[in-house]
Parts: sequence; C-alpha cells; structure tokens
Amino acid sequence: MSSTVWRPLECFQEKSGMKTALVLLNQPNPYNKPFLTSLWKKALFRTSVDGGTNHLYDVFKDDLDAFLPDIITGDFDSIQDTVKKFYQDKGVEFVPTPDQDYTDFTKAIKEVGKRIHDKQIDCICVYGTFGGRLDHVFGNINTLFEADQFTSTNVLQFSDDTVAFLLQKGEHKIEVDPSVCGEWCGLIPVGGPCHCVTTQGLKWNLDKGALRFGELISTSNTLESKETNTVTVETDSPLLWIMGIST
Ligand SMILES: Cc1ncc(C[n+]2csc(CCOP(=O)(O)OP(=O)(O)O)c2C)c(N)n1
Ligand SMILES: O=c1ccn([C@@H]2O[C@H](COP(=O)(O)O)[C@@H](O)[C@H]2O)c(=O)[nH]1
Repeated sequence: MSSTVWRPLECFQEKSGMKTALVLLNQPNPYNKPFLTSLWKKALFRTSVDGGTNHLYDVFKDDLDAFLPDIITGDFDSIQDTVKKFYQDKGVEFVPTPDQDYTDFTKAIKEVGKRIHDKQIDCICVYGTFGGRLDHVFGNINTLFEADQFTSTNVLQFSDDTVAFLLQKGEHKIEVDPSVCGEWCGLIPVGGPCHCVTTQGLKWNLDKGALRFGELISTSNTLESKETNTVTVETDSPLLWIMGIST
C-alpha cells in the first residue's frame, strides 16, 4: 500500500527543507503580495501561466527584475501585450501551449514536469483561485487528477485562504498546525465514490466509511484538537483534501 506524507505549510515557510516549484494561474482578483512572495522565495523553478503573468507583473511592479519566472506558458489569449513584451525583452522563455482540449493549467504542469524531474523537487505549488468562474474551479481540480500523467511530483493548489491536493488510493499523513489550519477542512470524493475511508485526527472521523455525492461528503470538518499535528487518511479511491489556511 502506498504511503504519502504531505507538508502543505512547508511550501511557504522559508526555513523548511522542502524544495518546491511554483505555478502561477490567472484569477479574477489581484495576487496577495506577502503570500505570493513567500511561495516565490522558496521555489527553485517558477512558471507563470498566461494571464497569471499579468498579476505577477502587477504585484511586483516596483521590483520586476527580481521576480522573473523561468518560463511563461499558455495559449496566450490573456497575457497583455505590454506584459508579454516586458518578459520577452528580459529573455524569459515563452512556451506556447495552444491545444484547446486541455486547460492552460494542465499543459503548464506537463511543461513543468519535463523541466523539474532532475531537480529533486518535493512538490509543485500552484497559486490561483478556487473562487471566480466555476468551470475554472472544476478545471483546476481536474488538473490535479491529470497531473500524474505528466509528473510524479505531488501538486498542491493554494489560494490565499485554502489548500487542496488529491489523495490517491493508499495511506496519507497530512502534517498540520492548528494555529494555521484549525478552522475547517474537508474530504471530497470528486472523481467517484470512495467506499472505504478511515481517518484519524479529525473532529468527525470515518472508520471504513463511504463518501459519495448524494450520500455523504465531508465538509465543515475540522481538526480534532488544538494539539493535533497530523491527520491520517486511508482511502480506496482518489479523494480531494481541502483545508482552510490563515497565514
Ligand atoms: C468537450 C469539450 N468542452 C470544452 C472544450 C474547450 N476547452 C477545453 S480546455 C480549453 C482551453 C481553456 O484555456 P484556459 O486558458 O485554461 O482557460 P480560459 O481562461 O481561456 O477559459 C478549451 C477551449 C473542449 N475542448 N472540449
Ligand atoms: O478566473 C480564472 C482564470 C484562469 N484560471 C486558471 O488560470 C489558467 C490560465 O488562464 P487564462 O485565463 O488563460 O490566463 C487557466 O487554465 C485556469 O487554470 C482560473 O483558475 N481562474
């Protein structure tokens, strides 16, 4: 049985030993500068995706040269001309991903996967919204399902107040800090029913229980106590872990 340890909070903690890559998505709202700065500083490889580049340009407009991505991917229907020209003039590599059967996010993961496999990256952190257009939200979750076709590196998706990642069949240990992630969490069987789920460390645990839409999905759950620092989940099918964070 596969066993995976997740340390989501280390992705933005400067002193942790975690090695990350960063992918920046487009979103309706401006980027949160302090949150993005901590994700950026930790990352060893940085990608901005199409209109995400506009936000990158806007948020760091006072110090653009210090925040140049390694690559910019996308079908380039959202990046503004001035932004495109700025990064082209700086010599940033543009990687066109025109296929209209995959989202720009999925295609970005494919390009990142090709470029990080020799860098011993522990996880790919994605910064982008869970709000805004609902088709984008589902598309972003679908990318978490597609990602293992393109990379063996775990993918964690962050917005300013949420982290989400896909637990594949097997055992998972999720390291948490109740001062940062005590408010809420959930286990969502997005891809189909999970027939046998066992959890520890939650206020509402499951013991070989089933999760499926139309019956039970785990929302408005929370950590068992202020002392909880690990949640364990064993699942027979892919299951989306979602958790509120306050940084
Ligand atoms: C069945 C089906 N539905 C919809 C599409 C259209 N489609 C899927 S992914 C994609 C590209 C989306 O680009 P992206 O930059 O991720 O999103 P945007 O902001 O342009 O909507 C498109 C057009 C398709 N190819 N097949
Ligand atoms: O409102 C949004 C818009 C976009 N996304 C994600 O960003 C990429 C790139 O989007 P572009 O609009 O082409 O710049 C897209 O694939 C989505 O993953 C989003 O989440 N919300």
